[in-house]
Amino acid sequence: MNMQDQPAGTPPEPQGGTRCGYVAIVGRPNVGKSTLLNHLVGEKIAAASRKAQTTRHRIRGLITRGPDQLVLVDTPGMDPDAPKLLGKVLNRTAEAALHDVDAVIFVVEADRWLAADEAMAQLLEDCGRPLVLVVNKVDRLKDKGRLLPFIDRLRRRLEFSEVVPLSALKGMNVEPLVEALMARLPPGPHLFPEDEITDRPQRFRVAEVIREQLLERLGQEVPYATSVDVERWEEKGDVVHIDAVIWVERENQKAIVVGKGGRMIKAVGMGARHELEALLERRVMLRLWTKVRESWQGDLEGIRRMGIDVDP
Ligand SMILES: Nc1nc2c(ncn2[C@@H]2O[C@H](COP(=O)(O)OP(=O)(O)OP(=O)(O)O)[C@@H](O)[C@H]2O)c(=O)[nH]1
Repeated sequence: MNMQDQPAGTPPEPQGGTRCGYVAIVGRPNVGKSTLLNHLVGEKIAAASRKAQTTRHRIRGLITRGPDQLVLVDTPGMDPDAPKLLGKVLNRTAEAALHDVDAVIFVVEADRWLAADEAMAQLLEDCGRPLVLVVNKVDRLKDKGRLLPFIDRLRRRLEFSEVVPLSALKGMNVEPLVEALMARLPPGPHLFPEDEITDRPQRFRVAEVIREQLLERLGQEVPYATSVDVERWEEKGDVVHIDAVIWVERENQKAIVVGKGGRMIKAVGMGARHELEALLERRVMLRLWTKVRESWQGDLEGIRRMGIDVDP
């Protein structure tokens, strides 16, 4: 059938009985969105760390099972008080991610409801999408009796099509979430080949591994002003040679990243290489540099140059 034969307003026919849909993962910083995405997809594709605001990209993870394909969209943490332009861009990206999806996973922490969760709830009130509530970190809950009253409270606040308490970190009760999401997929052709887990190039995943190492080792010392670019990727025999630049905003941050006698950057490099060899299933030669690019967080062009999605 060509376009002219198709009556206006007719939804597309399901193709070969397959189903496919987009699901956004939203929630305030640090609730465990990246950890959940990684667990769902089974490989590390988004930086997960103890620090807030580590996610800057709209990352898609894929789960394909037989006729069903779920396209997961990770969103940056919502931070209403983000002082700089980068924070605003992150919030806008999160809002934009709510449109054009078939369902939204709202991640909260068990028995912990902060002002930022409430801000997120307000945003979700009018999103008009089926909402699946994920109550994460149940492993941390000492008094399990508090879980049901907490869920009841949230049910009074928003309408959920499904509520799934789980632990993304321990992988507890994640399967019922996948099943609930799969059951809601609309008919349609698959958007990605079934053996793919993300549409982001491997270089991006490598940069995320390096950035995660940095965030883990540096604690609060270098705030989210760090960014990583993979500048060289060369495969020689069974070894991958990777050169990457760690961008910071100021000279004093560079000194912190390099560390005394280069100790910090060496430790970051070793930790990252270890993870990358597991990820790429090959030997990795990794060289890291630190460079200063001043105040890039304050300028939209700079943010785009760093490869971060900026919606027009
Ligand atoms: N105990 C426990 N910790 C968890 C669980 N899920 C995530 N965490 C931890 O919570 C912290 C934040 O996790 P992330 O996955 O980076 O959180 P996020 O929501 O993606 O954070 P942003 O990128 O800042 O929005 C990390 O230290 C995780 O290890 C869980 O189920 N149980």
